[in-house]
Amino acid sequence: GVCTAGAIALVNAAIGQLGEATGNPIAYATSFIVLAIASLFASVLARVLLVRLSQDSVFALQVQLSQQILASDLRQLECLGTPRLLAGLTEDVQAIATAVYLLPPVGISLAVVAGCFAYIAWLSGWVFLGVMGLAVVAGYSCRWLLRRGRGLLAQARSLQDVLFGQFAALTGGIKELKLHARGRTDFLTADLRATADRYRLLSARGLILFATTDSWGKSIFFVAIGLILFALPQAFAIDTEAIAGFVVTFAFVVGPLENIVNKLPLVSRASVALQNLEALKLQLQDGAEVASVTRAPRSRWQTLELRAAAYTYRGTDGSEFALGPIDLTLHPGEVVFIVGGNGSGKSTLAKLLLGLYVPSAGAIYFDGDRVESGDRDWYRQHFSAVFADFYLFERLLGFDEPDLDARALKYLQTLQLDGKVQIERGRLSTTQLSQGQRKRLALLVAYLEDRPMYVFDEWAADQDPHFRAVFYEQLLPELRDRGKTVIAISHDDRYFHCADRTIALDYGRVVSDTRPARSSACTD
Ligand SMILES: Nc1ncnc2c1ncn2[C@@H]1O[C@H](COP(=O)(O)OP(=O)(O)OP(=O)(O)O)[C@@H](O)[C@H]1O
Repeated sequence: GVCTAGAIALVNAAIGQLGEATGNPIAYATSFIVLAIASLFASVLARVLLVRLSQDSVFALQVQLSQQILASDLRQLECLGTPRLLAGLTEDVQAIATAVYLLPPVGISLAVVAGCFAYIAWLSGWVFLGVMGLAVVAGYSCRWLLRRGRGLLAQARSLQDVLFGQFAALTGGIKELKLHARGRTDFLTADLRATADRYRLLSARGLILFATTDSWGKSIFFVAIGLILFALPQAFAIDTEAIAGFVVTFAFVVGPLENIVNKLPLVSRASVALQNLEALKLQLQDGAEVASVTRAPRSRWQTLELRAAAYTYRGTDGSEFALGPIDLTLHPGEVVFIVGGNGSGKSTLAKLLLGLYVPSAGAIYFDGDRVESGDRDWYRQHFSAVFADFYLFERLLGFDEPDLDARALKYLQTLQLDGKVQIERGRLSTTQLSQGQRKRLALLVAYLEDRPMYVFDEWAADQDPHFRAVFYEQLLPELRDRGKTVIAISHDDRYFHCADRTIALDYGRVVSDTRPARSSACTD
């Protein structure tokens, strides 16, 4: 900016000296070259520094947000919902990235404008004051338009969360939509198109307001040039050189000003995105847990107790589901089945036991010690689980043993997957398998983790009769014999006799806790 203002001053002075005998064109030319080179270096340096800054901040934002999601309470994440989190991680971060990336040219333009204004002030304090007066008028009138535009962009952004949910329904429900032509049309018109249309409308209205601001700002600018060209010479005795200087400066400042104004919608969008991210971060912080495992998990334990532990889901529509209060003590080396009808609270109880949900009343005691919020992450490290909606990572995460592939191969053979999947340096050759096979792979990961307690949520539901029998009659007893505690949620009443203990739930309450005599079919 300083270099550019200097160049304009030099050009003005050089024009004034043209044809004069006392002029020194070589000195002007040399100064001009020096200024041009300095301007080139300054602008390259500024861009390099600002691009680095912008990319560093995007990187930091993505990593920080991911860490916060990982450290947040599961229930808080469930309530926020995947679409909101995904929209934050992609749309908001991208909007900020775009604006931050554009900041270098805007920064340079601002510096040029400041430099030009400084030059005007040097030429004439009065003209500078006049220009500032006009700038204040322009600023206030544009502010109103910008605020409205920003409000519309904020409304459009909140629709993006809804759109993300509908995109998820589109990809997740593609099979159903393909089968159902009327349903497909209904979904497309009443849901997706309607939301996308409303988003388009709000965005367009916001952007039109920004465009109006741009044109309005420019017309004020023309007023300024007109005043200087026509009114100023009438009011004050100003020489032609100074007027030429003002006009050249104004003409020069149009480009950078336009650059700043053109970027306003993007900056506004980024500011809306930033507000969204801040709100998301605050909500994540609300549910933040102490996510650090400072001590090694216990290899031996005696008791795990739920003492009057309860958990309540509260829906936004006022509905409620209450689990508990439940009193329960688990010991090492027992196979416990949790049974009950759909919606009786089995999975909720499992999440409570796993430390994924925090009891809303009562507490969990591990070897007599109450599990507090600071211990919860450590406590969870005692469990391996295969959830009903399990997720299979393509890599075995967190293992550093050199014999991992050999150990994994052994379990691949046990689970009859060795013909389908290879594991090389902890990476699965494929996860594109049948649902039952994928669940067996999830079980393999749990086996490799070799933790003291296992939780299986309807693991056998997707297995063929042969593997179902293998699971209940061979795999579970093997785990018990290795001293593991297995908590299996099951609807397979054919195999209830394989449990050491059966806990039945109904409407969130334990209705029975029995220890049936174990059948010989289930002992190895
Ligand atoms: N994410 C959730 N948000 C709000 N309420 C929930 C949520 N998950 C479950 N519930 C409520 O909790 C109740 C118990 O659900 P849970 O998943 O624990 O049942 P379940 O016994 O495992 O059922 P199923 O045999 O069908 O898997 C449900 O009836 C439902 O009302």
